[in-house]
Amino acid sequence: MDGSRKTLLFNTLQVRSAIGSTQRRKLSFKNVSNVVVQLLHSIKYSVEVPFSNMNMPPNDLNKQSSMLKKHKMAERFRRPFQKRHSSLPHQPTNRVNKYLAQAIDARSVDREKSNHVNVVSLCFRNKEKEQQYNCEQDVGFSASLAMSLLLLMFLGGVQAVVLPRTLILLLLFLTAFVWIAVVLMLLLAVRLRVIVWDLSRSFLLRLAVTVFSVVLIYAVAQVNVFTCLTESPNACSPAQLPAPSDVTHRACPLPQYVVLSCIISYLAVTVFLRLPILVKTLVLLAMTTVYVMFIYLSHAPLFLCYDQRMGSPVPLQLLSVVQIVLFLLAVIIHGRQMEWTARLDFLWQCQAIEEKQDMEALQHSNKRILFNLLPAHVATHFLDNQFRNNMELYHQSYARIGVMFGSITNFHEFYSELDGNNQGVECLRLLNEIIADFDELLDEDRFRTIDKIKTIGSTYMAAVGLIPDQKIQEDDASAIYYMSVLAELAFAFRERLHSINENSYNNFMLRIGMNIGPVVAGVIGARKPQYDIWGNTVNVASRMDSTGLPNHIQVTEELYQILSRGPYEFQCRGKVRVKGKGDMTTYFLTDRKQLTTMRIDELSQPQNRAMASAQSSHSGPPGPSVSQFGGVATPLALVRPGHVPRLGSAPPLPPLTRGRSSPAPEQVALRPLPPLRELSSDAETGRLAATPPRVIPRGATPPRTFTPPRQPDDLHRLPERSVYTPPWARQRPAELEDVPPAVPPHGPLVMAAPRLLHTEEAAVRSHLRLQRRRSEENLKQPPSAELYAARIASSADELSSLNRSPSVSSSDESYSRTDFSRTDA
Ligand SMILES: Nc1ncnc2c1ncn2[C@@H]1O[C@H](COP(=O)(O)OP(=O)(O)OP(=O)(O)O)[C@@H](O)[C@H]1O
Repeated sequence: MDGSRKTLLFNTLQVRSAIGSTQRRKLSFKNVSNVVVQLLHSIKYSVEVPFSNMNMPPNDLNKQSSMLKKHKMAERFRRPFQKRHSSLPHQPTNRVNKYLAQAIDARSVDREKSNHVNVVSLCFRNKEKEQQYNCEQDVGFSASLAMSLLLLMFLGGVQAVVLPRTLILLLLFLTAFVWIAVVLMLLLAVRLRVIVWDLSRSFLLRLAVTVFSVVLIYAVAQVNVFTCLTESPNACSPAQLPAPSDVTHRACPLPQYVVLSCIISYLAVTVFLRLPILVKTLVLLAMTTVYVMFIYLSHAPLFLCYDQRMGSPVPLQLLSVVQIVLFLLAVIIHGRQMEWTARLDFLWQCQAIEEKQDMEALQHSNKRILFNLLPAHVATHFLDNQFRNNMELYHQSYARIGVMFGSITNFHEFYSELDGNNQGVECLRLLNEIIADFDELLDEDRFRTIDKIKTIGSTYMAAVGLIPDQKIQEDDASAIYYMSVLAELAFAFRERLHSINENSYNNFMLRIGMNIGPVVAGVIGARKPQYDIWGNTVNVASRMDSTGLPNHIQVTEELYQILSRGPYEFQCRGKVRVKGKGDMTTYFLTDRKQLTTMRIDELSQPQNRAMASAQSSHSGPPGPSVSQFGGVATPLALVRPGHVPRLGSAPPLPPLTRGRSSPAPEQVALRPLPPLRELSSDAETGRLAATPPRVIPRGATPPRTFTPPRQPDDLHRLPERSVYTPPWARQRPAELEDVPPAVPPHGPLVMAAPRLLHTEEAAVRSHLRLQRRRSEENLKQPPSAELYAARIASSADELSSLNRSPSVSSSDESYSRTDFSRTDA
């Protein structure tokens, strides 16, 4: 469908905007329905609530709010003097009526006719549209044929009773009857799905069948003109009326019946409503011409004789022609009217389809925006209730939620507003890349229970357990599962940022704080509404972040109690002074626990045992086991192996006992779990993966020297990620070109990766630096073991410096999240 058609059709449909704007807008079903919706809103809602204005275009929103303000002000002054009905013109019903009247007026048939069709032929000016119209199925074709069959039978009856009964009449009648009946039966067979070939689908076939049927009916109607016995003029006097016994079956004593038969055959043309008016006119003109020629040339004596007998003042010949011509005109006018109606219907149908598609596309994009703005269940709430109950503030209390704040502590060092980086835009671009990468992680199936809440500057806030059917239940298994998901997200963030650092030669550090507890969630604001969570749990989670250390994940004691029963390793940090809370004992979540290093009592926990037995029953070649999340078995899989979590049915965990003595002579087959620490060597990965499961007697201490490979899946994925390189040389660009100083700006990583410092490589990279953008290029090299080792060493250094650093919370911390120029590390 071409764009110009819509313009052509609705150019004329200009009416004033729904809320009194002087701007003229196109009037369409969509606009009218929008107006009605707005008016309904204005009746129902007196206060503004989130998403009550979802259907309005932004322009209208501004206009409406200014209109409302003016109206309220005016009302305030006028109210005492006004009567109740003085605001009649502003009543919604009147406005609706006004717009409906305008819509009806604007849809003037005449105007649209001249715009879209040729006035003579009634064909669409647009050839494509004409073709579309012709190809459209004629749903009334069978009915038209049935009507023509009825007319034929009526004609046959008249002929048989009044006019000459001849063999040729009988033959013609039978031919016409059989023909129409057969076509009708074919159409019926298509309806009954006996045959699939539908002749009414083809325009040309339909045309041929119609014309042939009309011709046959006309022949039946006119055959009498040929077969009538013409009398001699002498025998036409009134005195010499033939005796009834002398009248043969070929006599035509009343020529009016011939005229009436002709008129009935015209009716056969009118019943075919979708026959193009051009064809119709041609057929009718041909029929009239033939008929007039017969009357005047061939059978004139018949009419003259009748005139003489009856003594008619006006010759019947002339009268018949006038009647026939008048009827011809009536049929043509009727045909044109019918055709124009059908074509207009077709136009409106096209318009409706187009507008429906537009509306669906708009609705789809609105939904997409809404679902990006809000968690899915909240967006669904607003979509479901937008016209019913959205007066209420949306809020939801949760007994247990896991909250995570993750800050890039040194982003402020990176951020600078220079001409070289487009006044900081390039820095923001990189931050956007990082946040987008974190968002991308949330798309993974294993993190589907986590909701992003927002970002505050370079801080990422997320929570687990907000989705109604995936809430954290009272039981420990549920809490362990969901908090493990959050912990895995923290690790994933860390790995992502590490990868970004490698590719952009930065040294961003991530500091994460996590907590668990009750929160209240809700949506606030009438404009740009925001979903957020509030409560002490959130405050403490934020404090866990702000009082934490770069490259560390700090958790509260409560969360430690939960997660330490899962496959994670912790280190107690000690007392941390937290503003508003006093001294809090906090823990660093340092790593994933490996099965080889797990105690027997941990292994005997139901979820871990299931994991172990699943591993031992693994009959294929030893290799990385595939978890329910589609990747290599992770501690998450270990927490809840084998099935999608239905938390109510989770097996209860044994009480939290950290004792090491449970010496049952049970043997557990183990496969080493991938820890957070990585090895980059594929060869080593393969070798270790090929190590058969070892059987360790219960109670024995597993060897700790063995370092299993990191998730090979992730290792292979990392290099495929896009490369992050600031497009300008941020620090000492000249030095980066030099041989020894071609050093990324982070100390430990540089020291651990001397092979990056070659001249050619540095030159190539400094060249690439000007070009690379997200997704433009993949890094083909896996991260080197040295880099990881350096990172771990750096973490260890930070950890050892822990006791030296005063950990006092500051309220300045929260400001530094949005003000990159401030230092918060
Ligand atoms: N919904 C939230 N979104 C983002 N940050 C939050 C949210 N709720 C609390 N915080 C953060 O948690 C921190 C602790 O909040 P709390 O109310 O305990 O102290 P505060 O005195 O208001 O904070 P500050 O002294 O840092 O301004 C604050 O820095 C605050 O920014």
